[in-house]
Amino acid sequence: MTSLTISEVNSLDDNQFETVFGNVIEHCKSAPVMIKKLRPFKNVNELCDAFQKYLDDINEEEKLAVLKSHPDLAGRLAQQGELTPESTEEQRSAGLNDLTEEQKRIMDDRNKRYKSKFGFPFIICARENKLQSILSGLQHRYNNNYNQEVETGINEVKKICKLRILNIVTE
Ligand SMILES: NC(=O)N[C@H]1NC(=O)NC1=O
Repeated sequence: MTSLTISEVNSLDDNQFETVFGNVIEHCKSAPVMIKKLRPFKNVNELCDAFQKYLDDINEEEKLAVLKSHPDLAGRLAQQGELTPESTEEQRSAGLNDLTEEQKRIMDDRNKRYKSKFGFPFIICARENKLQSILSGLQHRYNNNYNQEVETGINEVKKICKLRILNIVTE
């Protein structure tokens, strides 16, 4: 991905903006459609804040759709090489492409258990974690209630989003 300055971001045409920022929230094309209208941004932090505010302002149903659009960590899509490029890189950075069969089985069991309780996948910012913290997150967040996990999941999506934006836009 080429690096853009904030003034280049401000002068992208609408289609380019939607394409460039079309996966800073995984599979969420409607975010850049809204956010392009808020230009110009003074700096990358303002741009990040706009995406975070988008995530705060969407309704519960839309939040669930965002959560459900995320792939499992070290799950089926990862095994089949069908992750988005962003997610591939994030999962790789946490070492998830290099698990033993036993580690895969534990991850898989905990992901399934989590998803069957909450109805959406366990989401954590992989670039800020490693296997052990992901597995322990899967363990202890399972005990949270539904509303806590919707909130925690969206907060993790915000962290993922910010790091994805910082990969695109120079500070
Ligand atoms: N399930 C989940 O957390 N997925 C993600 N996390 C992350 O950092 N990238 C993802 O795709």
